[in-house]
Amino acid sequence: MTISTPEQVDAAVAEAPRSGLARRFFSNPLGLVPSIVLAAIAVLSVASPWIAPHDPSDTILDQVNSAPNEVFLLGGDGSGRDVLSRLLLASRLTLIGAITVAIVSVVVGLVSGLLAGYLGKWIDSSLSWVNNVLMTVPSVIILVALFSVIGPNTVVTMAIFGVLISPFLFRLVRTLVIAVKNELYVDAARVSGLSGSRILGRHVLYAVRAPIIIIATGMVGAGILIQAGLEFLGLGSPSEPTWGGMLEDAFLNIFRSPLGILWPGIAIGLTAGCLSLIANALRDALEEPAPKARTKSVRLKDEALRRASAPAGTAEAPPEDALLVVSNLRVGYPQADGSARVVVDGVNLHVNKGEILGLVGESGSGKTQTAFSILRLLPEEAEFAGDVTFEGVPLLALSESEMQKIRGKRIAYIPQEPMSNLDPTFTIGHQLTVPMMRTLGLTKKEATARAKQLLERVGIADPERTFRAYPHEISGGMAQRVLIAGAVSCEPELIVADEPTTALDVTVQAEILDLLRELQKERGMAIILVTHNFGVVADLCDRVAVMQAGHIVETNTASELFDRPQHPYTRMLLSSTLEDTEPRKQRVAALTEGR
Ligand SMILES: Nc1ncnc2c1ncn2[C@@H]1O[C@H](COP(=O)(O)OP(=O)(O)OP(=O)(O)O)[C@@H](O)[C@H]1O
Repeated sequence: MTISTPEQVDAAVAEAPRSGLARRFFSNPLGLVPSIVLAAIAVLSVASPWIAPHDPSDTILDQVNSAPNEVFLLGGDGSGRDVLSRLLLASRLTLIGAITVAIVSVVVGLVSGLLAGYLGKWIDSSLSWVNNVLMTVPSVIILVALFSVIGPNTVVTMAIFGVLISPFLFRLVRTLVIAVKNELYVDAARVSGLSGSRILGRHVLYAVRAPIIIIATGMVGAGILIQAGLEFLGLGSPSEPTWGGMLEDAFLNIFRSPLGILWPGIAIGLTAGCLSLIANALRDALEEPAPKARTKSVRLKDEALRRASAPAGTAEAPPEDALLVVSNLRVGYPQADGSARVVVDGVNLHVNKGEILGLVGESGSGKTQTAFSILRLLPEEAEFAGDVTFEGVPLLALSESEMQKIRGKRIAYIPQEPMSNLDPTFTIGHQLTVPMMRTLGLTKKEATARAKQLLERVGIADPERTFRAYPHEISGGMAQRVLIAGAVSCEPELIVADEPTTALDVTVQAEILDLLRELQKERGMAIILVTHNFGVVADLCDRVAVMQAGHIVETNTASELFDRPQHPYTRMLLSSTLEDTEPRKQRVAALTEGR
């Protein structure tokens, strides 16, 4: 079957199995094997009253410190009781203690951390103070001291231990929540009228769940070890068998029955070790990037993307000396539910040397994905097919290191959000000079001089001060000028500018567009200008490609496109742009009249 449309791609991959957290976790042997072992221990502990071969309290005098034999399969302890039966029964108390530690520490640490991080102010100060005090308390000594008050009560002892170790979770949750609560999507939830508890539960808790699960699993392991340690010190229940108590008994008889210490040791080590491995596997599964089903990706790449659909719209044949030729480009994303989504579907375009090509279309039409394919900056999970040829070099076939030699030097990029594309920890000067030193082999002195010249050229009033400034010390318009200076610094032949003026106010937008036009003329560079704004196209572009739903529906010279738009979608976009913005309308009218 030839797969050529997004629907067929969906159908082709629909049978692929789900790729979720559980699948990632259990596909890791270090998650699967300890889970099976732990599940077996849990089943044995629940079933222990029925499967234990002997009463754990029955003593047989000739089995005192006996080696494994047909009556007592793992031998007898110092009082002549069956080690196997006691081991099985003891697992119940151990698991009850472990579950108690997990519940108490998670509830106390999680709730207090969420409240302190999210509500802040005096709640944060008071909860932080309490947790700081708890962290200074030596938990084992407290538990030993409390033994005289509460006696050998595993549940109460482990609940107190849960409270004593909850500050580890509190600190983690508080820090994570403080980071997450300032995210824009949390603000959006707030302004949409969601209650604080709903935002905490749905947005904040969800975002911080991974480290919480991992730490909680580790705490259960710590609980088992502490419980065994206390029992080993004689602070366990004398009426019930415990692993720590068995360890103590075996230790007292180590010279008479050296093997005795092995069984409770294995039980404690195995359970704590399994929990530790599960925590690691959980971390790996939770931190793995967006779900990616391997079989599905191969299918998508080989069958669907390679057999791209016939391009829609008017694709003109590229001239032989075109700088960049994009042929039949397709980009798709495997979805978690097994389907696949093709977001760029058979795109054909070319850019001539020294030409400005506008790539226009409404939001989500695939402009950025097309631009990122040219730069090979698509996310890891993206699948792509087709050809992108830059001066005869097939970019999609290059290795990442080969691409690095082209990116920045021969094809530069100007992003949409200038501020978030500058690293706040380095000065502007550092961020401009380092790429020039690397790419052009300049010395620091040469790169510094060149950076200052470029800052002056892009219209920055005080290049010396800006060179030394950090990104937060300059305005958005200046930051975009800095990024333009960086983009042209290595004399690229092509610049991909992704909505370079969207984040700026109207007057700055016009200045930046003027600057781009001047630099392009001065240096003879080609530009792919990604925009949804026909006014910007009218201001700058020689030719325009119009994108709709992943397809190029029309490509034409700017004047032809404004005079005689062919495709209904272009006409619709054009009319809405001209109606929307009067100044742009005048500019476009002036431009088209002049042609
Ligand atoms: N990492 C991703 N995984 C899945 N889908 C994605 C991913 N990145 C982008 N898309 C989808 O690809 C489609 C095209 O996105 P693209 O960013 O290219 O649109 P655009 O035309 O540049 O829009 P805008 O003008 O809003 O930036 C969108 O529907 C988007 O949801």
